[in-house]
Amino acid sequence: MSSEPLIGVLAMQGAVREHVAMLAEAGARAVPVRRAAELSEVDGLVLPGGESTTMSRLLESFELLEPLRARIADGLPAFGSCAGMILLARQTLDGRPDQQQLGGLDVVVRRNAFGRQVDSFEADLDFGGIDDAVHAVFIRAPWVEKAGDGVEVLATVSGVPGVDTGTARIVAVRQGAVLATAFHPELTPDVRVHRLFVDLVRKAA
Ligand SMILES: NC(=O)CC[C@H](N)C(=O)O
Repeated sequence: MSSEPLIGVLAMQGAVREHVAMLAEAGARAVPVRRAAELSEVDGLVLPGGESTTMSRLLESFELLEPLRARIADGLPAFGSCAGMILLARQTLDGRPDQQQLGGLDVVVRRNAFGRQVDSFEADLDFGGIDDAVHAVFIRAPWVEKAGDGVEVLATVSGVPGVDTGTARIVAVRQGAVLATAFHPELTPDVRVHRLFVDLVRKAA
């Protein structure tokens, strides 16, 4: 692989263009991925936010679900934000019956976890491997309810008004070359989370 890895952005839904732009800024070549042939070319894949049940249905109709599961099982580096995190999880709580999981992350996530009280909020987070606080935008976000032994917790949030304010909730994790955030780094100008992912992709090569 050249020093500029080729990273796909799953282009079913969500902020595809924003992810492509941030990956380019973070030192990768970035392309949208809609077809299995495109998936087979990439060194890593970003799964954007959106609506996880819709995305899993679209994955089925684009015949990408099984190829994507297979590549992830085979060690493809992946970065899921929000709905992308939900898709990468082993299990989803409060999901819909037809919700598909791609696996890759040994976590149980709770969908729309911050609840009806708060749809969207922003917070400054300490983030493992990144020096200064990351400003995080949450939109109907999940949290990680349970993380397996092999999962590194990178960030938590607490004190969200209207939510059970005392408990620190896990909102960013890494397991090997699979990274996930409950928030949307592509919606701020801060490229550091994407750079972390590009580094994971380089190391996995
Ligand atoms: N911003 C998002 O990706 C929201 C995720 C959405 N609540 C879901 O369940 O998939």
